[in-house]
Parts: sequence; structure tokens; C-alpha cells
Amino acid sequence: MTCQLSVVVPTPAHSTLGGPLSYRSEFPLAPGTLVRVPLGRRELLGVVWDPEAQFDNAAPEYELKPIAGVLDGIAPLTARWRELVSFAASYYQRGLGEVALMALPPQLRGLSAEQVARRMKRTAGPAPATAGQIAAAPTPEQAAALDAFEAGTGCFLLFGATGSGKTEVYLQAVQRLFEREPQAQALVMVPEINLTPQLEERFVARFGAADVVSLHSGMTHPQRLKSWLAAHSGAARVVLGTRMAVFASMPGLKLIVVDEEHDPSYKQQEGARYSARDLAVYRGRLEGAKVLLGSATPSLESWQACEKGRYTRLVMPSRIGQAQLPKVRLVDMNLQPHKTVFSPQLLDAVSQRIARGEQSLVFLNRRGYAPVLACTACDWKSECPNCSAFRVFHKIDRTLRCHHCGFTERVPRACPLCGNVDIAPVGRGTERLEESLAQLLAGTRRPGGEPVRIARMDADTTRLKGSLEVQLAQVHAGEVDVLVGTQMITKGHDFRRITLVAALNADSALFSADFRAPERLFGLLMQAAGRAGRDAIQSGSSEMWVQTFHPTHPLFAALRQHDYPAFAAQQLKEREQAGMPPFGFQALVRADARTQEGAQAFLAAAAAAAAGIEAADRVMLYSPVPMSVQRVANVERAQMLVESASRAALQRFLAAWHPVLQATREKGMIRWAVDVDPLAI
Ligand SMILES: Nc1ncnc2c1ncn2[C@@H]1O[C@H](COP(=O)(O)OP(=O)(O)OP(=O)(O)O)[C@@H](O)[C@H]1O
Ligand SMILES: [Zn+2]
Repeated sequence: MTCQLSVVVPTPAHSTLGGPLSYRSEFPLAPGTLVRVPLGRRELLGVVWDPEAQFDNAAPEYELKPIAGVLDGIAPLTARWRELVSFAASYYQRGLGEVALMALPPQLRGLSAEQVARRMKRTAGPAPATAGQIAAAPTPEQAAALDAFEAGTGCFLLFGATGSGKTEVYLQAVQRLFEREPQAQALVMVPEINLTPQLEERFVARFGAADVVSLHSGMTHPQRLKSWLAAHSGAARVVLGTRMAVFASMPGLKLIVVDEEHDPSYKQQEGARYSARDLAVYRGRLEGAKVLLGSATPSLESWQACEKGRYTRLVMPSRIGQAQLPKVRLVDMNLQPHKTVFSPQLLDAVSQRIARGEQSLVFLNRRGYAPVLACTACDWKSECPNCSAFRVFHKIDRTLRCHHCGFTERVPRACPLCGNVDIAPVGRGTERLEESLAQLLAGTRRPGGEPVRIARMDADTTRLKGSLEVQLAQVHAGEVDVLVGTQMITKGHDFRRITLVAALNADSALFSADFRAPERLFGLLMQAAGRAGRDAIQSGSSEMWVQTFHPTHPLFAALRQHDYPAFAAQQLKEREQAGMPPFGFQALVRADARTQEGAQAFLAAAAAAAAGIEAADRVMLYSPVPMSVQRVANVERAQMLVESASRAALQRFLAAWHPVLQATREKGMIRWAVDVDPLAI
């Protein structure tokens, strides 16, 4: 008996081999089975997909190649998993094979059936240890949220203030699930790996190390495979991971938590540009699993879904232990001498904290020493030769580094244009901020009379594996008085000793062209404020300082009141009037080419050819424009916005347009891609 199988294999993006390929097998195989198949001269990992005709004697056998092997140690992927992958591929306009294989651990691709069988044996460890740490007694707000979650169905938004104990709600929701259904599985997603160490500890303490596995890109391939197999076999009951974990194979999935659901890092920014938060909601529906989104500053999309009754809102306005939210203080920088970096009031407030043995956090969204190095005599600036951007001066190793293409050079001794030896940094990054703070606070003493200890945390200081954990531990242990860093330090951390948070240059985002900029800024400032005063004892005197040239901006009025709902209502009104998301739906087509003209011509040609295709009348195509950083690594970039009042119409249009884009030729074109529901425009 010969069977015809449809098998999904990794095919290049936009390839005409988008769907499953047909292979021959001597025996029937269940959909979802992992197989190895020949393609061209290679042998690839594939997934048996839902068959049109799994068994078909009339098939022209001689044309079909036989499969090369079956990974029969691994149970087939479920129909729901395959449906999730199919949906993601079609919604985000990518190849099915690309998405399916991206969703599997990379190491699986290279393993033979025997190797897999051996790994499976190794993952089957001792019986899982039972839950260890006892849960804290929930506060009344936590208890109410848990009960409402228990009683309802579908998708929930846990709108809880910073420090209101959302993590404990996640833990107890999972725990209650396991008490009811011991075989059930829970997926808990976090935005970034840097938030994971603390959370992972808490889940392990509660459910035991054998029950909890992680999935994120910081893991080695063998570790990832091990976690994946444990989740797939059901041995691990909790999967804790970043956006990629949304595709984890979990046959017993009953609960999905998305912590800090507003965080932009849930959106993949290359390849298949999926939103893990949105897929989590979709997956919840597919699997019949409840979905719990949590945030103190929800995305306007999720907020609107609550307003419309599609999600159930759970609110926890109070901080644990009656701790208060910090008092917001605005410093009007118009009243400060020109080029003031640190207003004297702010400096004074920080010094007072140090003298009392409290910690301060100062954040600035720019790493490096200075964003530009410039000649004091001529026009030379540290431009990147490959990008339309400046190279950033890093003093620590005296380099100029491009943060877009990575191009790095030693700082020249003299101006490359005029030979002047006096070249100077312009502006300020975290490295320089750390340096100037050390000077400004040189006279300040800690309660014991010791000098001030300043630490910096950003992508540069945390590059080495494990260094982030070490630095966070130092802050938690009170070995740091002032923590300087990028927004990395404003997210999610449960700092207990910080009583002052300062934002130094928030203004640039106030007048950004991106309609999401106010939402992002407000979220960032509220989250940053959320790091102060988390310990009830000190919270009464906690403060959030914002230095701004626009103190009367309405965004700050809402910030002062910690009033997210008012801010959201005002923003949603503006968005509704303008037909912007979540009231309208968008996609971006990006084009990379040798020249900017070429990139734009490609987009214009594809737009012209779109007339008359399905749903084109319900879609608005804007003119192609250069991207804000127009050239990166000598590639010119342009984009075109596609908008519709209907998500379904936009989807139909994009699907019909795909072959048109594929057929559009333009000299010098390098690549193009569609970004559905783009986060930045
Ligand atoms: N029921 C409880 N009893 C005592 N302490 C609790 C309780 N629930 C949470 N906590 C403690 O309160 C602190 C804040 O909780 P958590 O970090 O979960 O806040 P959060 O809501 O996630 O805040 P953020 O949005 O800022 O991340 C933690 O130290 C946690 O251990
Ligand atoms: Zn560059």
C-alpha cells in the first residue's frame, strides 16, 4: 500500500513552493508527524500536513519521491498546533513551511530518528517534584481577580497598577488550574529575557524545577530542544518564554499568560513579523484555553477590546501593602540654564536619597557616550559611511560604532576632514551620564560616610552572559546607590529600595510622527514610575521626576494622576477620528534596493498593479516614502502604508496582492516584505 503525504518543508519566503509538497510513503502517517524528506539534493525536516488525499492509489507514484525517514519517537503535532501555524502564515503573509519550521526548535532539523529517540529518553527524568513554596494569601483585589478569571471564559485583561502583585495572580491562576486538572499545561510569556530570571525563580519555587521549562533565544540549541521536547511530551506543565514560545507544542494547553502585554518586543521585527500577543489570543480560542493579558499600561488595542466587551477586564488599582505610587514632579527645563543636563533640584533630591541609604534610578534612552562626535573647526561629524545615521561614540574602548549596521572604527586622532585635533562629543548617552553623575555626586556620602556607588545597565554592560543577573543582584542587594540605564531598567523589575526615578529626555517622543509615540512614551514613563516606592515603608516619599521643555503637555497631566484610563480614552478618541488602529487596520510593505528611487519605484509599480484585484476598493494605498533611517548597510529602504477600515478586507487584499508583489520587477531591488499590524511607522 502506497500513501501520498502532503509535507510542509522550509521553503524560502515568497517562494512559489509555498504550500505542502507531496511525497510517497509505504505506510500511512498521521498529520503532524515529523519526517525527513528529500528536496533537491538536500534532506530536510518536514511536518506531515493535513491531507487532501492521504491515501490515493491513482497518484502517479513515479513522480513522487519517497520520504527519507520518520521521527517516530516524537508524537505528532496536534491539529490545533497546525491550525495556529497555518493561521500565522496566512495572516502575516509568509510561507507555511517557513512559519512551521521557525516554530520548531532549530536542532530538530539536524537530528536523525535515532538521535531524537535518545534525547527523548534523557528528558524523561525523575517524577516531577511537587509544588514547593506556599502561595502568599491573596489580597482582596487579587482574590477578586482570580475568582472572576476562574468564573469566566475567553480573554481577560488584568489591568493592575505597578506593584499590585500581578505575578502572584498568574502563579495562583496556574496553581488553581493544576489543582483542577493535574495534566493541564500553562504557557507564560514575558517580553524580554532580562525579566525572566526573577520570574523563573518564582515559578520554579512554586511548581518545582521539573515542571517548569524556559524557551527563549538566549538558550543554546540543545537547551531549547530539551525544553521543547518536555513541553511537547507534556512532562513540563509550565512553559515560560519570550514571543517564540507562543508556538510551543503543548498538547495539554489550558492557560496562556501574557505579562506586560503592551510590550513592543512581542512583535517579531524580521522574517514572519508576527505579534505573539495577538497569536496568543488566537491560540487561546483555538485550544479552548483561557488567556490572561496583564499590564499596568495596556496596549490601546487590548484596552479597546475591553471597552467593546470582547475581553473581560480585571482591575487591581492598589499596590501591595498599601504602598503608594510615586509623586510625579516635572522640571521645566525652559527655566534652566542652557544645556543643563541635571537640574539642581533633581540632583539635590538624588543626593538626599543617597544620604538616607535609598536608591535612585535614572534613565536615558541612548546608550554609548555621545550620539555624535563632531569637529569643532569644520563640518565633520561621525556619520556612518554605510547608513544615513551617525556613529555613536563609545568612550570605554574609544570607538565609533554604528548602531544600525555595526560598523566600528577607532576614534580618529584628528578630524579626518581638516586635521583639527579638537573633536568633541555632542549630546549624551548613558556612558557619559554615568560619568557626569559621578562628578556631580563626588561630594555626596552614603549614611556610613562612604562615597556614592553608581552602576550602569544597558545593552553594552549586559552583553556577556550572566552579567545582567549579576548586576540586577547587586541592585537588589543594595550595593548600588544610583542606577543609570536605558529603558531596560524601567521594565518589570521588582526593585524594593528605589524611591526616586528620573527621566531625563522624554521630549523627543512628544512630537514624533509615529501615531503610537504618545502611547509608548506614556507607558514607558508609567512603567518607570512603577519601579519607585514598591516597598510600602518607603513609598510615601517616592518620586518620579521628569525633565521636560513641555510641562503643560496633556500627557504629563495624566501621568501626574497615574491615570491610564483617562489617557487611553483621549488617545482612543483621536485614533477613532483618524481611523487609526484599533479602529482601522494597517500593513506596511517595505522595499530594500540599491537606490532609493528603485525601492520607491518597486512600491509604486506594485501599487499600480493592485488596481482591480480583490478588495482593492476597500483599501487605501499611500505613496511610497523613505524609511526614517533611509539607508542601512548601503541598502536604501522605502515603505508604503496600506490601510483599510476592515481587517478582513485588508487580509483578502494582501493575499491577492502577494503574487502581484512577487511578479513586480525593478532594477536593483534586493528584497521586500509585508508587515501586518506594524508597530512603528
Ligand atoms: N498577596 C501578596 N501578599 C504579599 N506580598 C505580595 C502579594 N502579592 C504580591 N506580593 C509582592 O508584591 C510585590 C509586587 O508584585 P509584582 O512584582 O507581582 O507586581 P506587578 O503587579 O507585576 O508589578 P509590575 O507591573 O511593576 O511588574 C512583589 O514583591 C510580590 O512578592
Ligand atoms: Zn552603519
